Amino acid sequence: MPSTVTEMAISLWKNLLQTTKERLLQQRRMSLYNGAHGYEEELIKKKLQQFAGGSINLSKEDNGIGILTLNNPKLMNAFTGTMMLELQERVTELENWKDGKGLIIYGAGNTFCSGSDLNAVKAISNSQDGMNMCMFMQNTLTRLMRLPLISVALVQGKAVGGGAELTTACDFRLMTPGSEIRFVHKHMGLVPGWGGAARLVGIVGSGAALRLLSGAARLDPESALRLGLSEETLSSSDETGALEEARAWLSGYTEGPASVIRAVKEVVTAGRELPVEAALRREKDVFGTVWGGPANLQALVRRPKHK
Ligand SMILES: CCC(=O)SCCNC(=O)CCNC(=O)[C@H](O)C(C)(C)COP(=O)(O)OP(=O)(O)OC[C@H]1O[C@@H](n2cnc3c(N)ncnc32)[C@H](O)[C@@H]1OP(=O)(O)O
Repeated sequence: MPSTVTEMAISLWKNLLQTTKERLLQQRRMSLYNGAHGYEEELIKKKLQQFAGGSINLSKEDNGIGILTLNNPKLMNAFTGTMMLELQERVTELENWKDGKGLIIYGAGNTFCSGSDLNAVKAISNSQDGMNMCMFMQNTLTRLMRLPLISVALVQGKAVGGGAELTTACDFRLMTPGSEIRFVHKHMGLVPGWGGAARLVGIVGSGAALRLLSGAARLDPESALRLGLSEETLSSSDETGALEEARAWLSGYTEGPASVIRAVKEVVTAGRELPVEAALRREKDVFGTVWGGPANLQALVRRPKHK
């Protein structure tokens, strides 16, 4: 039990901080869709379970960078039903990773992802299953985007359809020579449904997004760079070299204490998603988690000059 007024104030402050951190975590995990939207999660999970194959693997490195691998190279890393389910599980794992600072998503076998597995798509081509799958993937990719990790899609080979959409759920895209991003949905008689259109507009603006979706244009690294869809064209095309380059690129932004890097991502997510007043309030809450924290106090002692 705290005895002095100072101890009571500190204890109160710690409780408040803990409550704020828990509230921030809840806000990140909040799903877009629930039963009130006609979303039947258990039903779609059972359906997706029937279309097995491939995997989504996660390794967490000591430097705070997670590597998420889309692993179904026989089908150009197309998303089977079980891969959609595994993606949700890996996102939950990442939400609980307190030391994480960055994330690289890439595809096995030198290619990114060819969207949803067309065999599964054919089997769930009725409207109830389609809507449920769409809401399932939007929920998962929104949670992925809101992770307090700086995320990068490493695009080798092809990112097609849902694969192109997945790249937009990352903060940044890096492309290797000869790779391409292509929203082919129009040729499938579709529009993006995994949140790719809304996010694409946010990244490249509505005019460019309209051109990319209505033209189903093939975007090479140079065009993607010009549009601001890609940050950089890497020099390596092979998996090991490209991953090494992506790690080096990302470490330029993830160096430093996890609490601060995660807070940076939180305030940017707020600015990206919320109306300005709500974003300012969220920024205030996040600021409260770092102000007077260990990194802040150490910096005050060091008094670094930012020349
Ligand atoms: C969210 C909604 C969506 O995602 S709609 C978009 C769905 N995706 C597609 O329509 C992509 C269809 N695939 C393709 O256009 C080509 O396979 C792409 C990705 C361009 C790759 O071409 P290429 O490098 O020549 O390889 P390939 O065609 O020989 O493919 C190798 C094997 O993989 C298969 N594959 C590829 N993509 C998928 C997919 N999405 N679903 C199921 N299977 C797929 C190919 O059929 C091929 O298999 P196989 O060797 O013929 O048995």
